[in-house]
Parts: sequence; structure tokens; C-alpha cells
Amino acid sequence: MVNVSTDTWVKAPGADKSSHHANAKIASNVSEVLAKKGIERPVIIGVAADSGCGKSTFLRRVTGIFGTEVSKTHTPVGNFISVICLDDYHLHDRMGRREARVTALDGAANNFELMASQIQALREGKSIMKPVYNHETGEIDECELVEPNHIVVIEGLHPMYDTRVKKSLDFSVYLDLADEVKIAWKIQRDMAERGHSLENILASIESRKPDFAQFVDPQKRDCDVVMEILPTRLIPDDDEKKVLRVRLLQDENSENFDPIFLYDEGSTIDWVPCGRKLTCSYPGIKFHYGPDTYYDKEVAVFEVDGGFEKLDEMVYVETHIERAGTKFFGEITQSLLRNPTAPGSKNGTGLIQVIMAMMMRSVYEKVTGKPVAVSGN
Ligand SMILES: Nc1ncnc2c1ncn2[C@@H]1O[C@H](COP(=O)(O)OP(=O)(O)OP(=O)(O)O)[C@@H](O)[C@H]1O
Ligand SMILES: O=C(CO)[C@H](O)[C@H](O)COP(=O)(O)O
Repeated sequence: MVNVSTDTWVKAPGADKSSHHANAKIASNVSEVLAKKGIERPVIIGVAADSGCGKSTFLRRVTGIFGTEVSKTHTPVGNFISVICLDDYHLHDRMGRREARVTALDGAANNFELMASQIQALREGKSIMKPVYNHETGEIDECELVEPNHIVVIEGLHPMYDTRVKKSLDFSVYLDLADEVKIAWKIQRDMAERGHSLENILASIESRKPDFAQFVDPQKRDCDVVMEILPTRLIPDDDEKKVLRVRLLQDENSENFDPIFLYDEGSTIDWVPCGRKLTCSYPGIKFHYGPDTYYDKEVAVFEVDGGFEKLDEMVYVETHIERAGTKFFGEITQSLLRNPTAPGSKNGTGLIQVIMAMMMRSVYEKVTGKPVAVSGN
């Protein structure tokens, strides 16, 4: 642990943009953590999505792939990955935003100067004293120490919005939910877990739409992978939005990763594996793989529409998924089995989240040249 008192600290650029951030600091030299943890160069990964779109669920699935616990906390939980919630760079507290009549999604309501200087500092191996946005109170709490780690995930509304922050990323992910799915998940969460009323939830989603469209949604056009979560095409008008069609859009020309493919790279395949080797209940499951264009980019699409019943049978599907970066036979299936009750374990969201977690591992290994120890085989 870096001894905060001995480190020499300098005020972080952007700290003067808000009184809440006045104590934000950056260590003036590379922290001892790098040597002690054997960190070559911290790998920075951005995960962008609106509130309630599954970022935490995805990052919990990253558990086990790296052999450590990863949760939405502000200090390194495991010995490998740290997660920073970018809400911590809100310029105002909740009351301040109400008075300024601005939403948290608005670029002007976030301190990108501070975000860029601190994420770059972590990438250079320096520790930072970072503000903390408290969602319980809506206030901005005292700064806390965040040390560099092998992987630093920055997740939230704007990881790819500011060009300086975007340039610091080694891998970028966007979770793109269709409105009807986002509403279904928000209702499920904000009513069940946060006691909100249906009308408040719907009003909140509506009020956020203009700023979401202007400041958050455009990030999906230029990132390494997009996970689209849409209503199924296997049945018409699925009111509950329980059956999902999930598409992984993979940039074919990304610097740090190679897209996965089904069977034969570059081909176009529709595959319905239900039958003797994969137990499906209505409406079953359908895979698609093939080339497409996405905002003038060439992408390789891996799509899963529907769901499956028995997690262990996924090993049959896994044998036909190529270049997923697995380290032993059945690793994707084992990772699903590690979290059998996690949301989406029996549909494309769980499967593709595990695949993206393995992409994160492959990016780390490519950038650092260091293999990640395999856990759990
Ligand atoms: N694949 C899934 N299938 C069904 N429900 C899901 C799935 N992933 C997440 N959810 C549900 O959606 C809600 C939000 O998920 P989660 O907390 O992971 O999102 P988040 O982006 O981290 O939210 P926030 O930014 O508000 O903290 C939760 O109720 C969760 O159970
Ligand atoms: O879009 C969000 C990202 O999570 C939140 O609404 C934003 O961070 C403000 O949080 P709160 O509503 O708790 O004040």
C-alpha cells in the first residue's frame, strides 16, 4: 500500500473546476505499487452505458476470469483489477444539478479535465486522490486514494466522450440497450430494489433522453465492441422483454483485439443448435455470425437470439466459437456455471459478457506481453 503521507502530491489539473474537487491530487512520481505488484503498465478499459444497463452485472462476470473479486468499488478489490465509476467526476452534487437545471449526462456537468488528468496518471503508474460521488446522499464525498493496478476499468456515462480520456483507453466497450429493454430492467431494479414508483421511473427515463442522445449514445460509434440488447425476433411482441436478441458488434480493424467468429471466419452463418445436444424450450435459440457495417466501420457480428436451459450444454456451442481466447476446453461454459443465477446466465447477455471478459484478458496480454494466470480449470 502506498504510504499517502510519504508520497509527494501535486494538485490535479481540473481540481479547481469545482470546490468539491479542490483536494483531488496526483502523486508526482510513479508509485511503488508498480514494482511491488509487478505491474508493467496499467491497462485501461472503458465500459460505457446509461444507468441501469448492466455495467455492474457485466463487471461481476469478470470475476474468475482474472481470479479476483471485481466489484463496483473505488479501491482495488482484487489484486488485479480496479473499477472506477466515472460518476465520481460529476461537477455538482445532486442539489447543485437541480439548481443549475442540468442532468448528470450533460458533458458540462462533468469534470473531464480532472478525469483525463487522473486516468492518464493511473496509466503512467501514479496513484491519485479521486473525488467520490455518493449515490446514497447525492453529495460529493472526500477524495480517496486509488492506486494503479494491472487493469483499471473506468465505467459509466462518459468513458469515451472526452478525446483525452478516450486516447488513454486500450479497449472500449459500449452496452447498448433498446429502450424497451432498458425500461424493463429499470422498472425491475428501481421498483424492486429502490422503491421507486413506475411513473417516476418512466418520467426519469423520458427526462434523460435528450442528454442521453447528445452526450452518451454517440460514444457507441467509435469503440472496439458494442453489445446490443434488443427484443427477440423469435416471437412477436414479447411484452415482458424476457427473451432477448443480443448482438456483439466487433470492430474488424481494432488495434488490440481480434474478433471472435463462428465456425469459419468471414462467412455468414445462421445456426439453430437446439436438439440432441442443446436443450431448448420455446422459443429456442438462434445464432448468427457474419460481416456488417456499423457507422461506416466494418464489424464482425456475433448474435444470439433466445435462450438455453442447461448451462453445461453450452460447451457444445463453445466448441464452435473461435478465437475467444479461452485457456482450456470449456472455459466459457465454466465461467457461466460459476455464476448460474446471475442475470442473463441462460441467454446471449451472459454468454457475450463472458466472451467480452475474455477479450479484456486478451487485450491485457497483448498490451503487456504478460500471460494472465488461469484460475479454476
Ligand atoms: N442480462 C440481464 N438480464 C436481465 N436483467 C439484467 C441483466 N443485466 C442486468 N440486469 C438487471 O438490470 C438492472 C441493472 O443492472 P446493473 O446494476 O448491473 O446496471 P448498472 O449499469 O451497473 O446500473 P447503475 O449504473 O445504475 O449502477 C439490475 O436489476 C439487474 O438485475
Ligand atoms: O446517470 C447516472 C449514472 O449512474 C446517475 O443518474 C447520476 O450519476 C446521478 O446520480 P443520482 O441520480 O444518484 O444523483
